[in-house]
Amino acid sequence: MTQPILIATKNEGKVKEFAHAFAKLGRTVVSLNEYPAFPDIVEDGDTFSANARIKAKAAGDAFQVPVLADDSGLRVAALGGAPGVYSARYSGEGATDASNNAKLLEELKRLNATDAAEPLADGTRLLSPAQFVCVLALYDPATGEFMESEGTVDGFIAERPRGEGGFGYDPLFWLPQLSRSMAELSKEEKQAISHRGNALAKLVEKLETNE
Ligand SMILES: O=P(O)(O)OP(=O)(O)OP(=O)(O)OC[C@H]1O[C@@H](n2cnc3c(O)ncnc32)[C@H](O)[C@@H]1O
Ligand SMILES: [Mg+2]
Repeated sequence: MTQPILIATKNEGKVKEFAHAFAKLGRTVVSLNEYPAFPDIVEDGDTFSANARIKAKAAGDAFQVPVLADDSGLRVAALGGAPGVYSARYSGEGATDASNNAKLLEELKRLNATDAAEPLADGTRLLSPAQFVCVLALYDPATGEFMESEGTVDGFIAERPRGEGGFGYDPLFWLPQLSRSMAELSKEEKQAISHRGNALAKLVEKLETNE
């Protein structure tokens, strides 16, 4: 039987998305949540790429198996690209998805940010263009080599949350092309358009062409 793919994450939202994506390729995944004794990885890189590599290498060197890691975040135009690589700890120590979303709306309201785009049908205003970014790093401890890919998706930050799906900033991320928030998409729909889905498709293609 093929081994599960080890993903160097503690984020259950990511784990569910990877489990869904890899199931279609006939593979299962396992995350660091199955290894509670494994120490927290310090993500002190300046870029998504650096942090993805730090996570993949920490777990790969410890477990001596190839490891996939995901570093991702939200770039908001009206905030000069923040929170970017700091997306997970935007609202400080002990940040949660809820506190990060609250902080994002607070900051945009403090700046009186508003976008020229048409409000939604229910009157909800769009506050700023934004982009989700995901960098995937696959590390093989046997060779010390990394394979990397990046995916993005463009949208807007809406002034109030919508939808129950996804995780993180998804309820505030409006997709004008679908007229829905990221949290209103099924796993399948999110994978088809998301930063993570795009990055994964690129990585799989690279692996297949053995680049
Ligand atoms: O480092 P790991 O253990 O993988 O888990 P994490 O949640 O800390 O993940 P990151 O360091 O990559 O930080 C990503 C941040 O961006 C948010 N984020 C990433 N992908 C997202 C997505 O698909 N939808 C909504 N928010 C997302 C997420 O909620 C975090 O706040
Ligand atoms: Mg993290």
